[in-house]
Amino acid sequence: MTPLTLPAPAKLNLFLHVVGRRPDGYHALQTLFQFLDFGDSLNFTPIAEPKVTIQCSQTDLAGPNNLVNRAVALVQNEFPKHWRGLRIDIDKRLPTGGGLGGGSSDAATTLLALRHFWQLPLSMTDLASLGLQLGADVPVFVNGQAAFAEGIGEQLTPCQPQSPWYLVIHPGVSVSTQSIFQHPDLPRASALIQPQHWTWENTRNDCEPLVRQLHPEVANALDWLVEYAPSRLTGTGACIFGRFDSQTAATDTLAQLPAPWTGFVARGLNESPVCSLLRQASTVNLTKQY
Ligand SMILES: C[C@](O)(CO)[C@H](O)COP(=O)(O)OP(=O)(O)OC[C@H]1O[C@@H](n2ccc(N)nc2=O)[C@H](O)[C@@H]1O
Ligand SMILES: Nc1ncnc2c1ncn2[C@@H]1O[C@H](COP(=O)(O)OP(=O)(O)OP(=O)(O)O)[C@@H](O)[C@H]1O
Repeated sequence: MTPLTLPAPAKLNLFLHVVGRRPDGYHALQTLFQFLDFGDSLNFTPIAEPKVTIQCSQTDLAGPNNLVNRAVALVQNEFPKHWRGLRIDIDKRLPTGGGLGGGSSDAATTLLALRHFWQLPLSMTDLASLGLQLGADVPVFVNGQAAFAEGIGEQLTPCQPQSPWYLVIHPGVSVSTQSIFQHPDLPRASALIQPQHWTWENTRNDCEPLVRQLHPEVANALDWLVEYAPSRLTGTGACIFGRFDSQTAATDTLAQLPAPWTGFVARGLNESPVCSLLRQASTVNLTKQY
């Protein structure tokens, strides 16, 4: 098989409601996932030696704890006779602890690529379940469709939200998802909503008040961005996003971004580019094989 370079797109949580807490400590959520046409990039090259080597452009993420390494180990363990020599190069662009799901997306792109290269006898549903072992955000990236999510984020109902332009700002701090979900002040009792009834106005990110309080830089960035566009925290932060009607409006606002914040402009996508690229590349039709 020929080498493949595949994207690992970012996600936004267009809203995030915490509706309960399970006995195992995980939180029951209602959230709306949409992808961005911006993210990390992974190159997969088949090699003759029977080993998998993984390089990461961000050296502090290299090693066995990288979710890409963990995805490979999981598959090697589940399918000891299927795996073959492979080199994986990860080009990180997404900030760590940014709420953009970078690590989860890298893991999902890896699972999809391993299924392709090693011809794993796994349906997409099985692959998403395998991904859930790596993190609550992995299944939506494996599934590859914008979705209303429930459970801990793995019960997915595909949907087609509008695809505006977004300005995503990184306020320069990293937020640990675990620290937010473990915090006593996180509200955990939002009322359930019907997916079809969601609007920007009747939803919010329940983590936002707490993240504002713990990370004043996030609060400052939100107060700045809301002057230009409807704005919100994604995931547990630290990134925030504003919705714009045009690329120009988003880019013009980015040009005024105060230092030291950084940002990028991206379009909302309702289909992950990984899935369409793999469909093109593959002799295996990923959606119809099973
Ligand atoms: C905040 C979101 O990004 C929203 O999409 C996700 O819920 C987080 O997904 P993730 O980073 O893949 O999360 P995991 O790696 O599974 O878990 C990270 C930490 O968040 C907590 N966690 C995660 C998801 C969830 N529904 N409830 C939780 O309480 C877990 O207990 C864990 O301590
Ligand atoms: N390939 C990877 N890219 C980024 N982080 C990774 C990766 N592998 C493991 N991690 C670890 O995962 C943690 C958070 O990763 P990530 O950047 O995906 O968080 P996030 O963007 O806040 O995601 P989420 O929205 O899912 O909470 C960090 O502690 C990081 O060390």
